[in-house]
Amino acid sequence: MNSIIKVEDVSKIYKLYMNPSDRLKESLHPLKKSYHKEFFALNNLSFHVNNGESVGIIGKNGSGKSTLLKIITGVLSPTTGSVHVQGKISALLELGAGFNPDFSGLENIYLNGTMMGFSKEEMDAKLDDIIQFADIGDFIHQPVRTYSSGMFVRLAFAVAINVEPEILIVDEALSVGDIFFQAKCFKKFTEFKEQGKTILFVTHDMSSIMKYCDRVIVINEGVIIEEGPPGPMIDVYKKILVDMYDKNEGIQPQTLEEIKDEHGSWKDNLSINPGYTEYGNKRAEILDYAIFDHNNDLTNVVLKGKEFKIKLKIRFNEPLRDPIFAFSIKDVRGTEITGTNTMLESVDIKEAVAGKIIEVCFTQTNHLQGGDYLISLGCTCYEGNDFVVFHRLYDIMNLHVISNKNSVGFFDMNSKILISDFERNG
Ligand SMILES: Nc1ncnc2c1ncn2[C@@H]1O[C@H](COP(=O)(O)OP(=O)(O)OP(=O)(O)O)[C@@H](O)[C@H]1O
Repeated sequence: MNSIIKVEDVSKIYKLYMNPSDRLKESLHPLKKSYHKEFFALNNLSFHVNNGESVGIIGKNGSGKSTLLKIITGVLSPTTGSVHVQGKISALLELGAGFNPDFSGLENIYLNGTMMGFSKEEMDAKLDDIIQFADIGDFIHQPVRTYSSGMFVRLAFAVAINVEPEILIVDEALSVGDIFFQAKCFKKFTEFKEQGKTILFVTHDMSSIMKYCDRVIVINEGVIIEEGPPGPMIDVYKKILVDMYDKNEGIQPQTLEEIKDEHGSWKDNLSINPGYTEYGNKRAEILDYAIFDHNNDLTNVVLKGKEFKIKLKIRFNEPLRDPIFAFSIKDVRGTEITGTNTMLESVDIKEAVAGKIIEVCFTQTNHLQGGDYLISLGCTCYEGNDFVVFHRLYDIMNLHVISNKNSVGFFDMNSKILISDFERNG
């Protein structure tokens, strides 16, 4: 395969000064005393991207993804190492990069064109397509400093894709656009892929990674951790997010028992909503909780169409009759999407003696659409006509659903479609 991007032993070192004056002291010191600490934003990275590949770069905030893209596009230079690119790059980096805020949208289109080596006549020919794609109306004649972030990204993407690049580099920016614009951009991604162009993109949206990437590079603390197909690489990323990635272990799944032994409680290894609500008389208490994906990995991220588990560990602080255990799932706007409890499911809790700890496991197939949700947990009961809340944790954990096919609405009914010829009788 023909490598179109070659990154060889690239490091980027920033000098960090404790005080702004230290920089001056250092430059004036007669014996060249050092007043800074070195910080490796990238540490000896090497990889190749082949012609026609779509490669995703994923990693936590601050792992070095944007720095890497900036070095590939030539916006930043590496401290050591080299980058070779064959072909014209069009890049969508930080919002507004490459735009002059005082120029109108129209003027910026020509400015960008000139920077990419196009003549005025060549840009004249592309202008209609760019304006049509950006679809920002009369704002095209206004200075771009008056633009919303969505308008910025519309114009920037419209320019980036209409200058016939061989390599398209996109850093997260698309998440700013509205849903229709995002759909339009992803349609372009698909067209680009079909035309055999090379795409390199950074995103925190794992559904796009699943859908558009042939290969994924996982970066952590400036180092490439793993690279490979999207599915296993997303598993690596999920582990990094909860500090459970072990270099030596690679992407082997851990068993539940191992997780408990090595990492203490489940909840310590999940991302928990700091703004959750808790109440109840704690006659029964939720001690621990977790989500496990189809591989039995402890995680906040699950795949659409796969089975996953919600687990609760509960201690009875006094003898109780017929306690009910429940979970519910809301979308980020607070709409309750689904949920159930042991009473609705006719599950009997045999013994609720004081001091006993039980584990409740809800297993289900995930039909939710891709996106973010919040899980609430509860332990309640009916005492006569009174509804008693022992312990409730509202919106405690986030559930991120990864999907490579979304349908319309809250969930997917997995419709089967049959198309056949219609034959009229008689
Ligand atoms: N000019 C700079 N001076 C010092 N440190 C910097 C500078 N630019 C970036 N860094 C540091 O380099 C590291 C990598 O930053 P980078 O923006 O590449 O991360 P990222 O993976 O793109 O993060 P995010 O997902 O939040 O966009 C971070 O720790 C950041 O603070």
